[in-house]
Amino acid sequence: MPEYKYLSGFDSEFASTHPDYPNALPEGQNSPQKCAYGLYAEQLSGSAFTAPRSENKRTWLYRILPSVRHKPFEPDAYCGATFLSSNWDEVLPNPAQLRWNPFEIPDETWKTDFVDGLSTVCGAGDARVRHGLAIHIYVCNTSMENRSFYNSDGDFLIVPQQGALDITTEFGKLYVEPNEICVIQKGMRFSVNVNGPTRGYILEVYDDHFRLPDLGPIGANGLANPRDFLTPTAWFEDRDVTDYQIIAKFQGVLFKALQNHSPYDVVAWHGNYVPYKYNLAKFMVINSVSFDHCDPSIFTVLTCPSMRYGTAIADFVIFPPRWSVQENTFRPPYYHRNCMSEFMGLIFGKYEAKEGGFAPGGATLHSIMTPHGPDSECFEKASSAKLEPQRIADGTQAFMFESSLSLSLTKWGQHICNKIDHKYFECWQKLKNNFRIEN
Ligand SMILES: O=C(O)Cc1cc(O)ccc1O
Ligand SMILES: [Fe+2]
Repeated sequence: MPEYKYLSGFDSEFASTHPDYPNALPEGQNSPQKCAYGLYAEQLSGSAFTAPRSENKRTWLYRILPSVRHKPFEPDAYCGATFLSSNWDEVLPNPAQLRWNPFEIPDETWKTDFVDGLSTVCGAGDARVRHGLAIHIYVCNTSMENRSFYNSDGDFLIVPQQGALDITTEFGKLYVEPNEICVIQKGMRFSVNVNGPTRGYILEVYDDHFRLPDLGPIGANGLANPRDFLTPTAWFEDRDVTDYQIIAKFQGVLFKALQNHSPYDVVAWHGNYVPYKYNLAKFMVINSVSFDHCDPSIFTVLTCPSMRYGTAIADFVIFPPRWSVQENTFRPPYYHRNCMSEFMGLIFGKYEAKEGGFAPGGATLHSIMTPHGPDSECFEKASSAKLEPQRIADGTQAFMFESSLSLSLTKWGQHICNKIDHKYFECWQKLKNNFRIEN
């Protein structure tokens, strides 16, 4: 594992300078007439200039060449990621309970990098009006070579499931392993190196940036703590390359432009608009210590709020290892119908409500008002289990992207991936009518 240095904190004002160029960050101003070492100053804005201070996000980059020094975007779309989509009218709406078997990672003879291995499962909204989300799967087996990606449409929350991602960004390097996540926000250029078969999930939000949920009566500490979020430190290369590819996702479509210099040429930067990673094992779990099953919102790691008070475009929720101690309680998730969409993935282990059938690298989708809950085996077991303190989910990490939007499947999600488990409904069919007159 590479020993990268990180800065700790969430939503902080950071500054990082490559140690060999200690004067690269101007003092007391952002745009001197001449920057040290002949660098260019460039601002990357993550919010409107006029956004209130609490929401304002920007970073100043001090780089060897400004990002604008690239050749024109090619007029035709870049077609490497065949099944990346933002067209939510590809198939008929589908209210079914859906489960996908693990998504296929191409074998090594079909070299695929992170960009070409992006496929969209479902989503809603429109990046043009900056409202909505998309859920993608990435599968790859090859590093991105002389190629950098950025997204004009939204922020990527990346959940590795198999294989580590060694990510180079304009801000420095991030090494992200399964059970860690990272967020790469709008406009930030990055390249992904991998070692062997690699797979994971991406939640892309168009509306806003991710933030930590408020803690209310929990108090000042708990859930994901700000200091456990890690941001890279300045790293750069001064490397001329013929035909370095910049791939941009713009209005849901990929475009390619060439340039002759590596974009990872930032010697120093400062600001509060940064990529970051977080280790899910650091999540401080809160739960009921008396009775009943808490709603899964207590496990929210990050949230992207909507304009509707208290309602998320998307929450990123995990189901971490924990103690279960509730008395006189059916402890697994309850049966329910939700006014939100629930997309779930499994990083490793077994999800408590469905020990069979939901495999790591697969997924489920329970759409708005589509009933769901524990399978019949889980119900039988949990209704008669001895209620002693019990460890739940050791060696397991399931997660949920929960959204207030109604999600549409793509053709890939519904048909082409060929992973839908058409027998999913059977897991509830053995639930018995236990009704009786006497208790
Ligand atoms: O459906 C699911 O498995 C996710 C979920 C878990 C839980 O503990 C409570 C509600 C819920 O939607
Ligand atoms: Fe649910």
